[in-house]
Amino acid sequence: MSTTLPRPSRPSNGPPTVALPALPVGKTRKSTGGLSVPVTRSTPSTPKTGLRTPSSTFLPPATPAPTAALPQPRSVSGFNAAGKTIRKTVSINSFPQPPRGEGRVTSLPPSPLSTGVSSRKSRTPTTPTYQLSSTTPSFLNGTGDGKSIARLGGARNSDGLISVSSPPQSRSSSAQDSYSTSATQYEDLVDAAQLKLDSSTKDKRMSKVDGKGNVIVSVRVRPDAGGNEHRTDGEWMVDGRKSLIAYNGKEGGDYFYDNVFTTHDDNSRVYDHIAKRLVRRVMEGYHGTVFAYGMTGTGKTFSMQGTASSPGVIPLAITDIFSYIRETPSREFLLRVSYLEIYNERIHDLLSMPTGTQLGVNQAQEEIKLREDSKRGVYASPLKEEIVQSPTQLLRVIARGDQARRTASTQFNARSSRSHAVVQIVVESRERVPGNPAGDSKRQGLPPGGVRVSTLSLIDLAGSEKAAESKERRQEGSHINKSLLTLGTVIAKLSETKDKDGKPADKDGKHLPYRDSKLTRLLQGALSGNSLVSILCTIQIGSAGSVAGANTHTGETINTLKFASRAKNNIVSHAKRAEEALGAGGDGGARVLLERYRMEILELRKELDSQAKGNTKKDDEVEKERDAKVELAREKEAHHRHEEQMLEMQLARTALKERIDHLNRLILSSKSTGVNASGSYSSLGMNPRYSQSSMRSSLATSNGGRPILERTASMTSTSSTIGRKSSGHRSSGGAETVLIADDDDSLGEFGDGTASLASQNRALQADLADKNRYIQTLEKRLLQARRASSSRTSVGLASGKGILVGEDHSVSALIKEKDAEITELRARLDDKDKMLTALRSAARSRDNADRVESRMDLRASQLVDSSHHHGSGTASATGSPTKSSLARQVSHIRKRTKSVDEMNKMLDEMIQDRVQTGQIIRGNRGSVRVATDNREKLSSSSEPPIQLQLLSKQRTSIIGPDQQNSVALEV
Ligand SMILES: Nc1ncnc2c1ncn2[C@@H]1O[C@H](COP(=O)(O)OP(=O)(O)OP(=O)(O)O)[C@@H](O)[C@H]1O
Repeated sequence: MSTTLPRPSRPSNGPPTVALPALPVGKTRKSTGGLSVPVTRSTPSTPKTGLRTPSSTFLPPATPAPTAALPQPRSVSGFNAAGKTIRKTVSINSFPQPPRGEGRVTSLPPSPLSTGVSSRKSRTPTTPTYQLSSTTPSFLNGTGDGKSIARLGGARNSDGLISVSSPPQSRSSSAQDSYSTSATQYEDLVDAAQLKLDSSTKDKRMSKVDGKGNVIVSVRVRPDAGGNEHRTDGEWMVDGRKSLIAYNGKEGGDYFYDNVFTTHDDNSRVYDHIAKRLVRRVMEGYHGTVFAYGMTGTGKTFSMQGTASSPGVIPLAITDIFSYIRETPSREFLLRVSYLEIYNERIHDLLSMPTGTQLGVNQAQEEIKLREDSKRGVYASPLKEEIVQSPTQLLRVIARGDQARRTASTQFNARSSRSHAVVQIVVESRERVPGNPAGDSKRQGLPPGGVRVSTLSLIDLAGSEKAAESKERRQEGSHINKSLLTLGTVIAKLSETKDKDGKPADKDGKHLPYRDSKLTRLLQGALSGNSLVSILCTIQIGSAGSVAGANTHTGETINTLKFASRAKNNIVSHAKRAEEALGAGGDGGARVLLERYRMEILELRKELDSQAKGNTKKDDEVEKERDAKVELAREKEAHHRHEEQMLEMQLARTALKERIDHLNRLILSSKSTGVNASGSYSSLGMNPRYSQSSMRSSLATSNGGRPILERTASMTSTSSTIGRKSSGHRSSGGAETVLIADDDDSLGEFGDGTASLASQNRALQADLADKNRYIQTLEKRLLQARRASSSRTSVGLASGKGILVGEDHSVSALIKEKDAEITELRARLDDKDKMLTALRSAARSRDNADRVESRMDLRASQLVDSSHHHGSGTASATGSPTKSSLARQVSHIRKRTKSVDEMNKMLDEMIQDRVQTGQIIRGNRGSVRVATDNREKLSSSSEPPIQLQLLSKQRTSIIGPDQQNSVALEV
């Protein structure tokens, strides 16, 4: 047997896809028991002259032209006269494609499967004389949803599912140009006039259906290998149009079938007439069985599988299955396929076996048993089922099974199938309408209605064989023959009789021997009426080159024809559309994958949704967490910035506070110095008043207010800048007393000169140290501020948020301000240093002057005392030249002191002038410094700074210019 898998190909104007027409019921010929007795042949035309043919021109040419008289040539694909599409060409290669609705495609690309179909179709007659058969209803228009109509006007139901009842046996008796098989004729028996039949009429009619229309029996004649088919012994006549095979010899007679295919009919035509509509019905929910029966080598496998150039029933059925799916968008389908063989009465799973298994090599495989289920009927288990999604995939699966099938060479077939092979395609389908509001919770989201499960069984039986050479062949043959015999027996005994249990029984009420063979057991459902059945019997009418061969063939052929007749007459099908299964149980349960998968999909979707929700929640949480982190970081950064700002402010405040404290301390010191009776001195330059007195007060110490200088009455004027050492002797002049009283506010005017200077020195040094500390503090804080600023700037840069320009400006402004302040302080310090130096120098000069003065006083007093001591007469008499000279000296000194006061006054005035002219600046702390503008001028000019001038003048005024050198020397 050839296992070549035909390439998927379909004619461009392939078989019609309209509803399967009603299968023809048995002809009106009589059946004589189990044997189909040929009807009386009225016109055996050419008896005993070889194969009889209706006429020499009876057999149609290979590609006959369409008859012009045909009103609706079947070769015309596309739209019929009524404008309805009637045919659609399908190619395996075209799968999968989106559904195209009900319309028929007329311009599909040519397919390799199209070979010969065109010619075949063109010669299909559509004799308009066919009428609706009211007596031979068919299942396909009875229990199905087809409409029982006859072709009167050529109209066709728009849904394409119209089928008509089986034609009467008295269909066109004209042999001329009559090449139609019964099925072919029905295809065109679609008549709008019959649409008048209302459904009730149809139902009544269909209630009488005997179910025979659900069984199609066809006979195919294989061409003789020797090419001498036309010159057989003349006992045979094959009339394809009449579906007649007439044998003129012994046990001769006319055999009518639903279809008779001559040697010229190809596989496509055979498929169209024996299986096409059955396949469609299977897709609609009916069980269907097609099997090929016949002697070995007569073309069973050729018909079922075909070749690459001429695909057989199986590949064409697969094509149509997917075509139907494509054209039915309202339903969803699931296909699963199994492939088994019955070899020597054992069942083997061809999809579980390794490919290339040789005959006789037993593969270890779990024994497959036949089981029976109320819903599934008889089925093999365990059996591998593969889910297929495309025709190519399905063909591949079947090809794999073919490879595993046992074949061997026999007398009549070099590659003979030694087993019965059963391809089962299970079709699950369900409405695609979404939503199920009233459904139970478990089925929420599932479409309404259940899953429809139907099975298409495509069976290639092993060939019966009379003679076998080898023991192995004989053993195989005996099993094959036994099973075929049982099949024949069962079919022969089939009747509508039921036993007491309601099971099919023979006419005598006995059980049918289904269990006598695995084959009949497996076919039980189909044979007992649950399935649409199409039987293709293959014969070969030829001598095969030898008389013995011819005799063998004749005997086998007659046996086959008798088998076919029995099948036609006895098998009654009451096939019904499979119930739609819901939930668990039988076919409606675990085996209904569509339901199971849908449920699983729903479950998974729910899971996915919940996961997605969970993920969304998690995402939200993560996002919130991230936001919180970002916010926290921002807050931290802001906090950090705030802290820095606070620190800076704190620094600034601290600096200011210190400064304020310092100023306050100074002010208090100054005031306390001014009001303090103890006459304590403050440091220089802190008195806001820069008058002469302020100059004096600026000399106040800052050492805790401890009285450094004892204020005493002084002989010098109150305007003395620096408190000079009191002579320790109180002056006795009233004016001096006033002066002293007035000088309460003045600073140490008459304090101890030496102590005063030392105190001043200490005060100045303390002040200097104070300033230095202050400067250090400021510098430290400035450094800190700079660091903070730079770190913040770098943070700002690192975080990519830009440089904080505004803050930098403020910081730089602050820095500048601090710098300016430092500069100012330094300048002030410089001034003070200089003043200190000047004061020291002045102090030394004054000390010298004091010493000189005290010496002179001493001398003067000594002189006065001595003059008094020597007698007044002497002194007065002589006029005492010494006394008078001393008096002159004292008066001279006093004059000089007076002139110093005047100088001081002048100096004050001068300073005041300078302040007014802006040459010097009087600071807040009472200091005096040269204006910045003038500083350069001053430094560049030869004129000494004002303070130096002042001190220089003071010194000059105190000791006189002429004594400077000597004073300096004394120091
Ligand atoms: N109608 C036909 N046209 C052309 N060749 C055919 C036809 N029928 C059969 N053959 C050829 O005859 C040979 C035998 O056919 P096939 O193997 O199909 O017979 P079979 O009935 O399956 O035999 P077996 O029962 O032994 O398996 C094959 O080479 C096949 O190509």
